[in-house]
Amino acid sequence: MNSPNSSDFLHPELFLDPTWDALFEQSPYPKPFAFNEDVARVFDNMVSRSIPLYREAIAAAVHWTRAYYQPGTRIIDVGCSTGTLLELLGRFLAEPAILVGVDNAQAMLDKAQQKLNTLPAHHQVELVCDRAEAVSFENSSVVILNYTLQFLPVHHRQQVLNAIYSGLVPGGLLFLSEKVKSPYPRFQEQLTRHYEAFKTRNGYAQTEIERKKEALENVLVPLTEAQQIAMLHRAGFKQVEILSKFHNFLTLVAEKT
Ligand SMILES: C[S@@+](CC[C@H](N)C(=O)[O-])C[C@H]1O[C@@H](n2cnc3c(N)ncnc32)[C@H](O)[C@@H]1O
Ligand SMILES: O=C(O)C(=O)C[C@]1(C(=O)O)C=C[C@@H](O)C=C1
Repeated sequence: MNSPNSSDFLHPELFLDPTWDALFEQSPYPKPFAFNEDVARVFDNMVSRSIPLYREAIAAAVHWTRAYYQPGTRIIDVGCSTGTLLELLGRFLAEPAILVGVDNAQAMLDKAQQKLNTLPAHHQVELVCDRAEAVSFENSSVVILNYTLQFLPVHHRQQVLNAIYSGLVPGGLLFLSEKVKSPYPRFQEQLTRHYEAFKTRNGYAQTEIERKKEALENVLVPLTEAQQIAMLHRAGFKQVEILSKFHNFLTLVAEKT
């Protein structure tokens, strides 16, 4: 494991396209929600206004990747979207690395490609347009799965976690962020209200919030934190640590010991 130095604790600026997300202001609005060209165009603004602690989660993923990366292995970002994390990793990883971004939406990968063109040449970057369910994680020391498992059919998720565990080298790390739900209805109601107030503060009108909620129904299916952790244990991860949970968004790490 690499030892930390002072630059580990810097708070880096993310490379985010500022194009404003007004997708759900319009009628007809996109339903069901899909990662198409319209979403890709505004995705950076959408994600950073819609996920609490988004910037902190990305910065934390860089910190943990630097600590767990083993030279000669791969770093895989599953559901890499527009490449924001890979770009930051490329800037902050001193050693040459193989950075693999997987996403099944070509529109997202096209945006990622533009962002990653600015990276130092010593890294090898591969963008793979495929489903997480079809990917091999062999010879990886870090796999990042940020806000992506939640979009897979529930019955596919265990198999993907199993494949990640099996592909990680010993000492490897899974960095996972997910939207989760409370098993207790009153808590879930309050979490949702508090989350929607967060979106309001970030400039979304109530109609936009309601329309997106409708579009995401049966597309983004959250599990509970306990279900999520049970799946990790079933996959083989014995050590799991929660890094943050705010409103209904969870970030954790799991190590293959
Ligand atoms: C909310 S975004 C992820 C955000 C990104 N990780 C970040 O931190 O900026 C979810 C991404 O997962 C991708 N996705 C959804 N289902 C997928 C699947 N089955 N396989 C691969 N990618 C998938 C979508 O195209 C989308 O880009
Ligand atoms: O749950 C919501 O209402 C969201 O907007 C969350 C969420 C996500 O977690 O991925 C949904 C779609 C977009 O990718 C950005 C944010």
